[in-house]
Amino acid sequence: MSEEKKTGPSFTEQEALLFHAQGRPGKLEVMPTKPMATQRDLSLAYSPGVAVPVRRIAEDPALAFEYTTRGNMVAVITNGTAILGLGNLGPLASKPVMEGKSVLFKRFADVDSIDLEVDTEDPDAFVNCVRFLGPSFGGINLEDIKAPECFIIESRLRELMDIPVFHDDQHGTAIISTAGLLNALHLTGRDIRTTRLVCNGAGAAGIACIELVKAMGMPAENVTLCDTKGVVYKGRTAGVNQWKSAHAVETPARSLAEALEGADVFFGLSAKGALTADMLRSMNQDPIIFAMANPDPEITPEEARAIRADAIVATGRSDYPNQVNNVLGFPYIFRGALDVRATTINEEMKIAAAEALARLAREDVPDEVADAYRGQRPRFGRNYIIPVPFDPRLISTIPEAVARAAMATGVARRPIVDWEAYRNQLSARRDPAAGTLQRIFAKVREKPRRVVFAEGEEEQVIRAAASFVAQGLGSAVLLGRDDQIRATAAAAGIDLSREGLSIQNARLSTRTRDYADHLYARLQRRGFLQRDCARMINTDRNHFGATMVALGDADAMVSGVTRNYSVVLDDVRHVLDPKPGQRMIGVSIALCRGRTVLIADTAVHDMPSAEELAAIAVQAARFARRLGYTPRVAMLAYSTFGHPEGERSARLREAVGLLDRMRVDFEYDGEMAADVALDPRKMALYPFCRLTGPANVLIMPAFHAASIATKMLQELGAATVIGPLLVGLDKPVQIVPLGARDTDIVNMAAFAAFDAG
Ligand SMILES: NC(=O)C1=CN([C@@H]2O[C@H](COP(=O)(O)OP(=O)(O)OC[C@H]3O[C@@H](n4cnc5c(N)ncnc54)[C@H](OP(=O)(O)O)[C@@H]3O)[C@@H](O)[C@H]2O)C=CC1
Ligand SMILES: CC(=O)C(=O)O
Ligand SMILES: [Mg+2]
Repeated sequence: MSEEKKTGPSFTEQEALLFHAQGRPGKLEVMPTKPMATQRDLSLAYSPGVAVPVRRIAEDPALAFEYTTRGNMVAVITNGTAILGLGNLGPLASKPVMEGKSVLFKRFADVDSIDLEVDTEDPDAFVNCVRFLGPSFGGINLEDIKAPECFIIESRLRELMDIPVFHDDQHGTAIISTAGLLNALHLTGRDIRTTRLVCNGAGAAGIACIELVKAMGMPAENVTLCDTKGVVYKGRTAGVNQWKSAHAVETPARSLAEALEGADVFFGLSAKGALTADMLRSMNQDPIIFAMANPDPEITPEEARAIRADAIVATGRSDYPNQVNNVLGFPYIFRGALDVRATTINEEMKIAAAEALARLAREDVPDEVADAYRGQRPRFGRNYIIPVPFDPRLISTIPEAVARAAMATGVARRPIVDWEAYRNQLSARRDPAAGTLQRIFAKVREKPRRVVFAEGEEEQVIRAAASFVAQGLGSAVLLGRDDQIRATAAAAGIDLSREGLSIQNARLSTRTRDYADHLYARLQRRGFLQRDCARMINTDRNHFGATMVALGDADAMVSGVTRNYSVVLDDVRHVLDPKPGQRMIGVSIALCRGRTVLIADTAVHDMPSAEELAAIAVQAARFARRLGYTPRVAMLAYSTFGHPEGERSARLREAVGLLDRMRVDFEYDGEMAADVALDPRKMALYPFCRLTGPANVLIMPAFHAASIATKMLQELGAATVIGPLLVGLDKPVQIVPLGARDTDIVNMAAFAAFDAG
């Protein structure tokens, strides 16, 4: 992150709509956590069994945290009067943002959350609606409610409710911007007591931000607040209210431009484009510019840099360095508050979060964290004043700081005793799915590759290729007829003009002759004539694309949308071999309920022998390492360590013996049943088992078992399954499932590019 770099927006409007519409409309669903399969389940979950916890909770309300979702459930509540910086567009239009906030709660901090859009602008009616919802939730996150109503609403609800009520746009934003500011002051050698700040935007976010900055030590007279009418000066009567007046200062400045002359810091919590070039020019040296309006900042970093190379610039967006956005706060602040069952989120907890966040940015970035930064290792400095939302350290540091502050200030109803256990619990809450893909994407962006999308005439393939390029993952070659691809793209509204996106028609290629020769050299002793090979290259895009990769005209290929997996695999194997000394296998990555397991072989070996099973284990463990996991390999069977006896299990046992002799450098054991491999309690029944924890690489006894198991996981277990990924091929090709959607194709293309090294 040494230089100013903008990579987005990496999507089109149509993609944003499709993202929300595809599959189940919207971004979240509710999943039961208890079985509901039998008459007994039903009688426990519902009448009559449910009466037992009902009576207990009636006697002791604290037990609601033990027997219901309350302790981990936060409501994101709005009336849609200040949706991002888009203004008052009403509660219904705000729903995508609120669903998004709920998903972020879950994704980043494993807090369950539901969005509630309340159809009233009347603060009394709003308060009355929300105040009675206390029993349902462990916390209330108010969102995108405009000032000044938000101040009234929040303070009334805080008085009325005994759970944390937190207006994210006020305090979340204040915490993050203060954290960023502390670091920016440090970098520019400033003292908060002598720094002069101008805040444009005197609404929810603006007022809360300057309140926290003042609480951290900036003198009130050093802070000038502006709104649409200019400076909030002492004596102004137009467009003010008690919250603005509380920050009015004696100053001759009347406009934002006048206020900014010689100022050190600009906080933008207003609207797109509010900071002009002339205003920026007039600021003090090393100006600190936090242009935080969403989705478009008060000034873009490119514009700001062009005018003031000495500026430290932050925005609310994820596609520039220094993202000052409340997403860095609310998931973790609520996590900490919920974990100690805090009655409120007080000033001390906010300051603790801000300081912890500021500290984190100053620390060295360890290896496993560098991936969250697109493979770069940022150093505390002008383009890295605050961690990014994907930084995995956030979950283990911010909630702890908040929980400790809650305990120190006496608002924790359930203090934490074992901090180490708590930290481990926090780390385990991270969603591994995003971690895995994020890591792959980061590595691919480091070294963008040229990927062939073989079925280039298919709409979802064109969309995937465009998205692959737009996300900075590399360049894409669509195979197919130019006019056909352009017509499909035009009808679907996909922009093909982006640099790095090209079309290649096999029939018109100057390379067909070379490709056919290459294929013939490989296949002439396998019953193919030169003309067979020429036809395959001319008419079959899998052969053409794979040969492009084989001869170095591209780095990787993705195919499979229109053909069966095995057909594509056969095509590819005409052209490519396994890496020398390696075995080609299929590995599926299953992400389910916070766990990631690799399953092999899910594509190639039908009924592997003991030797083949051992080789599959070696290959799968190697792949697990490449993905950043420490492999713990279980050789799966229907039996566990010899019971019950059977020929199918014997092969697995034999494979373990072979691995022993090979002296491999990873953990493995078996044969064992899947539940023993995955459940530590069951594994503990076999104290001699050599795995140090639940297995994360599962070697299946046969292809049919692997295929059935992964598909059942996907359909019944609601697991996300990526793959089968082809591993061990000399040049990278990935095959997507028949009919795959654009996102799956992009993921597989990224894996192919990743495999290109
Ligand atoms: N990066 C982040 O994490 C966050 C960013 N924000 C951004 O902050 C902005 C404000 O949000 P919020 O406080 O919730 O909204 P509010 O509706 O509560 O307040 C908006 C404030 O902005 C002022 N304003 C609007 N346009 C201008 C302008 N061109 N020049 C000066 N002042 C202007 C309004 O002035 P007046 O009072 O005169 O009407 C009002 O004081 C939004 O763009 C939002 O996206 C908000 C929260 C988090
Ligand atoms: C980020 C956010 O909450 C906002 O812009 O409103
Ligand atoms: Mg908001």
